[in-house]
Amino acid sequence: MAYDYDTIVIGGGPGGLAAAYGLAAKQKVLVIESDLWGGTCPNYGCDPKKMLYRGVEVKNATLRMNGFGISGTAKIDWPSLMAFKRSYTTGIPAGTLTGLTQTGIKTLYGRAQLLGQHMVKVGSQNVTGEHIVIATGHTPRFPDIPGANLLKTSRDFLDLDELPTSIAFIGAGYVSVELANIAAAAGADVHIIGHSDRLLRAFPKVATEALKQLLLKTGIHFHPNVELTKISPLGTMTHLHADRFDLNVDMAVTAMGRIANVADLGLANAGIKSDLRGIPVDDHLRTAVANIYAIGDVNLKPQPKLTPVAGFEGRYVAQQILGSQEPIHYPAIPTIVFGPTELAKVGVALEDALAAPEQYQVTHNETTHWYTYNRIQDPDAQVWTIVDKSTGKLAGAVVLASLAEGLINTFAAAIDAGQEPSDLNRIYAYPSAQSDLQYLF
Ligand SMILES: Cc1cc2nc3c(=O)[nH]c(=O)nc-3n(C[C@H](O)[C@H](O)[C@H](O)COP(=O)(O)OP(=O)(O)OC[C@H]3O[C@@H](n4cnc5c(N)ncnc54)[C@H](O)[C@@H]3O)c2cc1C
Ligand SMILES: NC(=O)c1ccc[n+]([C@@H]2O[C@H](COP(=O)([O-])OP(=O)(O)OC[C@H]3O[C@@H](n4cnc5c(N)ncnc54)[C@H](O)[C@@H]3O)[C@@H](O)[C@H]2O)c1
Repeated sequence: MAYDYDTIVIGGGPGGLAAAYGLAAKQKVLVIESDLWGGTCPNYGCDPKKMLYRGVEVKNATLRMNGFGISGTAKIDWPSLMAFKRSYTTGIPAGTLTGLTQTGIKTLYGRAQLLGQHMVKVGSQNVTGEHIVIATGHTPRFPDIPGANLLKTSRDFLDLDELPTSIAFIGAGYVSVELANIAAAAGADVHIIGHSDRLLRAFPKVATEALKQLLLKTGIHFHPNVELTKISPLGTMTHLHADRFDLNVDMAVTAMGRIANVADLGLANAGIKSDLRGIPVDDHLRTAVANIYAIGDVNLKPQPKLTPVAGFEGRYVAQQILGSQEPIHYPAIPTIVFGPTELAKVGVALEDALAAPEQYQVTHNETTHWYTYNRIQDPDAQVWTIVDKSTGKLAGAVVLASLAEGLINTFAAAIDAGQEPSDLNRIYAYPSAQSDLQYLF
């Protein structure tokens, strides 16, 4: 049978784009997008978040250098910081579309729905493809309580013209910590409502407890063990209610995880079962139907749902479609949260390593004395390293410090290369946070 396209990619985010570009030289490819070309990360996720975070970095750096050559404080001007963010995000959709077109990749704008194993409907148009890649991502989860429709999302927060006087974030994970920290630094009265006493479950408790103290120092209120039961309007404000808990805020944001974008995708028409956690795939990222793949946030793989993971899976799936038979093998995946300081981890989980002392050697290093952390006056810097005793190789690391982003990437590369701690003692650009790694081992 002749198909309109060799491969149809549904979703123009980091996963779908990586798949499309990986195929473009050899195949006739179509990408379908129903919202902003480029997807979550560059439009209303990682990238705009970190543009706003730059304001926090500058403010914190100024504060820390008070008395060391810098006087006064830096103040965040929200509308102007937002204009800085928009100077980046405004061009993303058109730039993405131009890039696709110039590469010879066909595009369709509209909501895609599967009509069968090879057919996709977009508006009134039906298109066929030999292979289909589903890369539709995630969307914020809302609580199933009265008034949930009053809640805003991270996307709303990341495009606010004016900063509300008071904001509550419901949930205590990545989105909540990062956005609460930005809002507090910019001068809002900020509340984090957790349904347990833990922040950031994906990270080790010893580090998240330290981060919690830093968040509290910024003036953020943390309300643990609150299960909201009702949300209602109160004039221009939003009233949040739970058993023995009431709070009025100007804006309340749902940050209690994200669900797979599978509604209305017509998966059942193609014989694929799924739920809101994601689409099940095998170790070739194939769904239950051999010619249909699911990549990035929308699949049910246990790997963290992050932009570089979606891109890795997109590049991998392109190779599968072009004939490779290799099952997917993920490298070490570093993850990082940008809060009052940076918290990053990679490799074996610290808590698993501490629970298996016969297998792992865990070393905790207070690193405020490192040349770099003294130079930038970071009073909270610490690093944990995990070594596999049977091989002597580095197995994991946690960094709670400024500049963690560079260090965790270095640890990830060392783990991938099967290096021992002493291998980290090499020639780095000097002086830098990496050149301070010599003090670790
Ligand atoms: C606030 C926030 C901050 C984040 N920060 C980071 C970070 O710092 N680092 C990091 O690594 N990750 C971060 N992430 C996660 C990152 O954004 C995602 O992991 C990444 O975007 C996933 O890529 P994807 O291609 O799988 O999905 P997406 O980027 O979500 O792209 C999916 C696309 O599919 C489209 N789509 C959905 N359904 C259909 C349909 N039926 N038809 C056509 N198109 C459809 C959507 O409109 C969307 O454009 C953040 C996420 C959020 C929300
Ligand atoms: N820096 C980054 O890499 C980054 C930043 C933002 C988002 N992300 C990605 O986006 C995903 C989603 O982020 P997120 O913060 O929405 O999710 P998350 O999974 O990180 O955190 C969800 C939080 O909601 C809480 N929660 C769950 N059910 C709840 C309920 N009924 N009531 C109140 N709280 C409840 C959880 O306890 C948890 O604290 C992340 O897992 C990550 O993959 C990554």
